[in-house]
Amino acid sequence: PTLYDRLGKNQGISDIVDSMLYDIASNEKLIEFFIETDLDRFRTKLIEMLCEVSDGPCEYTGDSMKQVHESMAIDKSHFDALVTSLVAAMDENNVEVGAQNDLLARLVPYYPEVIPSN
Ligand code: HEM
Repeated sequence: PTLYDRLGKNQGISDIVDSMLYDIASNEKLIEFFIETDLDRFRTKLIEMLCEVSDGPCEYTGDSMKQVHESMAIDKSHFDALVTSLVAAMDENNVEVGAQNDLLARLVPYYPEVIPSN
């Protein structure tokens, strides 16, 4: 099975993203970044990206990670907070730990694009 299958396909990934959105809304460290965000768009684009990155049948149609995040002054603590939120969302949706770790490993390469390097 692909990682996409192990995450529960489109339904599983949508559920993970919805759990994350709930968590972000009540997370003091993260909410400030999303105050002006179109959450419908964010939800759709993040589902697409997680589907593509896990070898699912999707193509990401959003903006480049660098473009989207570079003006936000995101630091390591914000990145870690989002990862914590993602792990909690995967736990909540009964994703096995192996699949959780595989997804996290595939997101690591985005780190330099999301954190401004100066
Ligand atoms: C691996 C790490 C990350 C990935 C894969 C990721 C992915 C994405 C994606 C796919 C979008 C939608 C882009 C679009 O609308 O075209 C987005 C937007 C956004 N991301 Fe991230 N992100 C990451 C890290 C972070 C972090 C650490 C923060 C802040 C704590 C953050 C804050 C945001 C915000 C606020 C938006 C919405 C921007 C807007 O309002 O237009 N992201 N991200």
